[in-house]
This record gives sequence, structure tokens and C-alpha cells, in this order.
Amino acid sequence: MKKIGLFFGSFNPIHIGHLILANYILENTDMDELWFVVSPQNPFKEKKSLLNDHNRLAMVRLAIKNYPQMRASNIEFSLPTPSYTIDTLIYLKEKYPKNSFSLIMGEDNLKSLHKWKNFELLIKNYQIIVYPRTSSEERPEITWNQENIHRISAPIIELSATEIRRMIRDKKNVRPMLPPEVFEYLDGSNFYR
Ligand SMILES: Nc1ncnc2c1ncn2[C@@H]1O[C@H](COP(=O)(O)OP(=O)(O)OP(=O)(O)O)[C@@H](O)[C@H]1O
Ligand SMILES: O=C(O)c1ccc[n+]([C@@H]2O[C@H](COP(=O)([O-])O)[C@@H](O)[C@H]2O)c1
Repeated sequence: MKKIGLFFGSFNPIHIGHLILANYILENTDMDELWFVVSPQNPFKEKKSLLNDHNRLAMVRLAIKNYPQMRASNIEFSLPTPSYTIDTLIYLKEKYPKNSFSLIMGEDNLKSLHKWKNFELLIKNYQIIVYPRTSSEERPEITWNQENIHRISAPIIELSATEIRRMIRDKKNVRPMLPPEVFEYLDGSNFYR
């Protein structure tokens, strides 16, 4: 049975914070592979500044091309929107019955997890790997079953896609924040401008 870590996100765009974390997980846990699942639409976010699904997926593919244990998944493109994680997990399990899937999640997401669709089912049936987000943030209080929650001490990279998009709009240089191929892709386009 292959162990797959699922990193869900809008990846609008993918940045080096995501990549450093993905690499840390592969190097420091028993995951065999890490899949970036590109979500067409987060149920909690506005669609306003969201780049087209295919462009976001293309950037993930470019970013991970030299990382053989990482994969980009477009599985949510054919599922209803907004993208509910539990529905995707059930579909993935049906499609790949031999794999075991774990969720990778930032501590920030843990705070609102009780508002996610069927969250009880989610924490009952899936291992959740939680990594820290900001050094100043208090650890969210969790009142529900913690058996499946595994905290890891990954490095904290204080970068956000929102900030990167803002910088692009303001014509500031974002080269160091993006994987080189993603920088080239965006630099040759008018995305986020
Ligand atoms: N710097 C980072 N380090 C680790 N995880 C991150 C980082 N930035 C975002 N994430 C996490 O990666 C997943 C996908 O991120 P997402 O595409 O939403 O990026 P973001 O930077 O949070 O985006 P936005 O600023 O547009 O909300 C989310 O679960 C998010 O919590
Ligand atoms: O399933 C839910 O109810 C749910 C609620 C909020 C967020 N999510 C998912 O969590 C992921 C985080 O996305 P984002 O936009 O922060 O990168 C994304 O895949 C969302 O679809 C899922």
C-alpha cells in the first residue's frame, strides 16, 4: 500500500513556501508521495482574484517537475464546486483503493476545520498531518478527537499567495518567492496584473 500525502489548495499561485513544506514532508515522514490537489474553488474563499484552474495546475506541474515523489492532481476539476475535501477524499479512495491517503494541513486551517463539510467523518477516517504556520500564533484549541492529528515541526515560511499577487499588481519583483519556472511563466503573461 502506497502512502500518499495530499496537499490541497488553490495554489494561486504555487510558491516556494508550498514547495519547501512538501519537500520537508517527504523527507521527514513515511509518505511515499505527495500530491498537490489543485482546488477550483475553496468553499470559504471568493473567486474574484482566482486564476483559471488550468493555469494554476500548469504552474504546479512546472514547480514540481524535478521532484519525482510529487504529483499534481486535477481530480477536483471534474467534481462539483465549491470543492469539498471530504467528497474528493471519498472519490480518491474509490479510484485508488490500494493507496492510503493523509491530509496535510496548516495550523491556520485547523482552527476552522469544524466548519468543513462532514468534518467528523474527515477526522475519524483520515490521518491529518498538521504543520505550524506563524511563530506568533497560539496553538488552536481542539476539543475533538485528536487521535488522527499528527503535528510536525516543519519550518515556517512566511509567504502568502495574496502578498505575491499584490506585489505582481504593484510591479514589484517576486522572483525569489517563486520556483524559477513559475516565475518565468508568470513573467511572460499578464496574470494578476
Ligand atoms: N507559506 C506557506 N507555508 C506553508 N503552507 C502554506 C503557505 N502558504 C499557504 N500554505 C498552505 O498551502 C495551502 C494552499 O495554499 P494557498 O494556495 O491558499 O496559498 P496561500 O498563500 O494561503 O493563498 P492566499 O494568500 O491566496 O489565501 C493552504 O492549505 C495554505 O494554508
Ligand atoms: O471541505 C470543506 O468544507 C472545505 C472548507 C474550506 C477549505 N477546504 C479546502 O481546503 C483547501 C485549502 O485551500 P486554500 O484556498 O486555502 O489553498 C482547498 O482545497 C479547499 O477546497 C475545504
